[in-house]
Parts: sequence; structure tokens; C-alpha cells
Amino acid sequence: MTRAVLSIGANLGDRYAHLKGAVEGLGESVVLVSGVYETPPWGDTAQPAYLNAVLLAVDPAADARAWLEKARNLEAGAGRVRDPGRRFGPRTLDVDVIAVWADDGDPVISDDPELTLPHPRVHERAFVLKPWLDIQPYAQLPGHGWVTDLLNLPALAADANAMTPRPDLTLESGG
Ligand SMILES: Nc1ncnc2c1ncn2[C@@H]1O[C@H](COP(=O)(O)OP(=O)(O)OP(=O)(O)O)[C@@H](O)[C@H]1O
Ligand SMILES: Nc1nc2c(c(=O)[nH]1)N=C(CO)CN2
Repeated sequence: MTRAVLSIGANLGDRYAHLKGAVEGLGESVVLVSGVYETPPWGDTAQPAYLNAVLLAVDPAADARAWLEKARNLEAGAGRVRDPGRRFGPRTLDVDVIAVWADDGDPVISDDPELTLPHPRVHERAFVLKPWLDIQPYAQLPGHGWVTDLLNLPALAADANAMTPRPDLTLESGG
């Protein structure tokens, strides 16, 4: 399994530095990086705004579980502390594995709570779908269809409208 779409988000500390650290940490596996967006907090609104971006990464040696390990290591490296009482609470860095595709192009499907694929809430999250569409205009979310159709649903369109592009904050791929 070699291809993954990853979402990165930060709303504590130096948010931009945390996103840059995640891209740098993934090194040469990163092939596409979206623009950075300032996004209102989703799911738990009493917290600061996030910076969000989406990456496409390729690693011939990585299976789906390896992408999760990379994500956890990056979060730990950014000093993320989990608050068990606050499911969608603030964080220095969140790295989610959105979807993974195997060598033959088939999506990896998993209902394992440790690694659910595709990510079980991504179809409700404009802060992931909009940057994903930036880097893959014909993206399809396995089980949910075209990302562009999802973003046209009224609730998601409203959330996407509330996102602010931050062209002053750039992320570079390729290590
Ligand atoms: N696709 C996935 N990507 C990342 N983590 C996942 C995925 N599926 C299941 N998990 C599990 O979810 C656990 C909690 O992850 P995390 O604390 O990042 O959740 P969260 O960011 O608060 O919420 P969300 O997953 O909705 O963004 C992780 O330890 C991980 O094992
Ligand atoms: N805008 C935005 N909201 C969130 C984010 C995120 O990355 N961006 N991550 C969360 C963790 O589950 C909860 N809410």
C-alpha cells in the first residue's frame, strides 16, 4: 500500500511551524501539498481557529498502519497532549489518515477503531475536503463519491465558505 491522503491541522502554539514540521517530517514521501486555510473550529467550537492543509504522500514501503504510525509520531513530535475529556479539543498538531490506496489503486477499507479507513468523519469536514480538492480536482472519497459533490452539499458549502485561504503561509513538498 503506497498512496495516502493525510490531513494536518493545528490550533495551539506556532500553528504554521507545526504544519511545516509535519510536512518536513514526512520528507520525500510528500508529492502534493494544498494551500493553507484558516478554519473555524469544527465539532467543539470553544477553541481557537485552526490552520489546515492536506497532503498526498507516496511510500512504497508503507502499509496503512505505517501511515498511522507516521501520523502519531508527528503529533508526538509537536508535543501534542491528549485531553481524554475533550474529543475534538485544541491541539498543537493533528495528523489524520484520510484514505489509503493499495498498489493496484484499490482503496483500503477498514473498520478497525485503531485505524478506520477512509477516516469516518471526513465526509462531514470541509476543512479536509476543500484543500484536498485543491490538489486533486477529481478526488473521490471511497464510499462517498466525488469530493466536489460533497462540498456542494449545503452544510459543507457553508463551512467551506467560512474558510479563509492563507496564501501568505506556504508549505513545500519533497523533503
Ligand atoms: N483514519 C484515522 N486516522 C487517524 N487516526 C485514526 C484513524 N482511524 C482511527 N484512528 C484512531 O483515532 C484515535 C484518536 O485520534 P485523534 O486523537 O487524532 O482523534 P481526533 O483528532 O480527536 O478526532 P478525529 O479522528 O475525528 O479527527 C487514534 O489514536 C487512532 O488510533
Ligand atoms: N477547523 C478544524 N476543526 C477541527 C479540527 C481541524 O483540524 N480543523 N480537528 C479536530 C480534531 O478532531 C476538531 N476540529
